[in-house]
Amino acid sequence: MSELSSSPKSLFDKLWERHVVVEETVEAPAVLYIDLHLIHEVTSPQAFSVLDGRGLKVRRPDKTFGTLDHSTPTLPANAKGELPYATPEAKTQVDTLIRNCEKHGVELLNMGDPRRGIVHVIGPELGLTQPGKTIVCGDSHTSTHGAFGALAFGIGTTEVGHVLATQCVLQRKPKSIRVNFDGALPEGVGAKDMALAMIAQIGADGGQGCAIEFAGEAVRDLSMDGRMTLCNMSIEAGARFGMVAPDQTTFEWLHGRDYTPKGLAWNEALADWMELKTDLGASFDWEVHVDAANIRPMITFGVSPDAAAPVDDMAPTPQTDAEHHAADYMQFTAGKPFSDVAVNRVFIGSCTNSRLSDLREAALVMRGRKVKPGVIALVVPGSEAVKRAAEAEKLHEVFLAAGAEWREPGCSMCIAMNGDSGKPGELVVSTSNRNFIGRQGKGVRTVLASPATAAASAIEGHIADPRPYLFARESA
Ligand SMILES: CC(C)[C@H](C(=O)O)[C@@H](O)C(=O)O
Ligand code: SF4
Repeated sequence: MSELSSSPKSLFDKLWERHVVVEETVEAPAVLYIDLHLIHEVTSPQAFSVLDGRGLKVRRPDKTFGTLDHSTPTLPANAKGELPYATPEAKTQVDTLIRNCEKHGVELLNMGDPRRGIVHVIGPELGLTQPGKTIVCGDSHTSTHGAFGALAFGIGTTEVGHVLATQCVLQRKPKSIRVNFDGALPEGVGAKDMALAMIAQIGADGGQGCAIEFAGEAVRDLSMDGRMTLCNMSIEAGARFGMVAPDQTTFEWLHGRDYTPKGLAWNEALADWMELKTDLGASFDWEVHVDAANIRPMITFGVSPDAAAPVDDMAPTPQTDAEHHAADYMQFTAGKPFSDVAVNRVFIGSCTNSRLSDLREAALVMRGRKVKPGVIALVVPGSEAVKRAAEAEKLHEVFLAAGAEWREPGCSMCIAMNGDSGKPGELVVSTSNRNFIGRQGKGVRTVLASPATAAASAIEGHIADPRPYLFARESA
């Protein structure tokens, strides 16, 4: 194999080379073959219309997979079995994807399907996401799947059409960055804190359209859930791809899932996947080092994910016009501890932090405690499977006893397209990935945090450090 004989290559180089159908030239991008195309109701309707308008078929329905997540209600159906859609448009989006998938023979996780969930949760969960695959979706956080050593990236609606029609996409090879998390994470600090610390360090455009490989002791020590959280948030550093080389943690996690190879084919796949790592001496356009051993639980205080700081710090003094504007919007007073900031709502969910381990983390903090009166806390599992697993462990009882709401799976308040939103002026501590103005509702002030920090903030009614809760539980 050329991989063995030629110069050292990065994981990214290997993934890229395996999928190039036509090489990139000065005039034209490379043509990349796509192994898995995930679709959801928001970015697919227009692409299907173009396809239909030209009388084209979906080229590989067997490599295309749909789910419903963004516009779906998180409250259950009424007595007549009707789902409480927020708007007629939301229902139309859902109905359109159902129709398009039926027409083109694409498998869809419809409402009521026990496997349905957020696109970036169900792909891995079903084992559709695998090391070495090229995975695209008309969704920016497709980088999440890179946690498995896949080449996964978000594409636009036009490209969704291209992939439906040709199973290929045009791409220029981006520059590469290796982000090394040095040292082991301190107790009470997790993947979300790593992501926010990295983004604070390199900036919301520090990744500049690049492919990031995450490496180092703290990354190797992460669970698959943690790696997904990290790769998910590569996008918030401006990158398009985030990835972690697959290892034993990856293989064990994938083994036996619905769509992973079985028997002899599994062994063959494993042998191949083990090749998917960066060779010693491979070069990157940039190398970044993050001091993992000194990361503290993180929150954001501005309207861009790089405006992040340790939760036990105080609001910084704005310097630039943009920072002044952000500070005015967020109503954070410079020099005041973040723990002075009152919280109205808490959202635990999204493709960043809605997996079982995230819910366990939040439940660890909430168990036997009450959400501060007046605070609304929403816990939204990432998928039906996560919901079932959490209920099997009675985590929902912990949330309900604390006074939080336990909802049906979906994107929910991450983007508020389904009607789950905050009210103007409210401060929401959210485990999602974007704190953009108005994303969680008009005038809503979003503070990004880990599930533990969000849960602690729900209990205390102000931004709170989760460590006392976590340490108390661990030593109990
Ligand atoms: C709706 C969709 C296109 C969008 C995205 O691409 O990321 C959404 O998922 C988001 O998180 O903002
Ligand atoms: S959970 Fe949020 S970030 Fe993830 S796909 Fe849905 S809207 Fe996008």
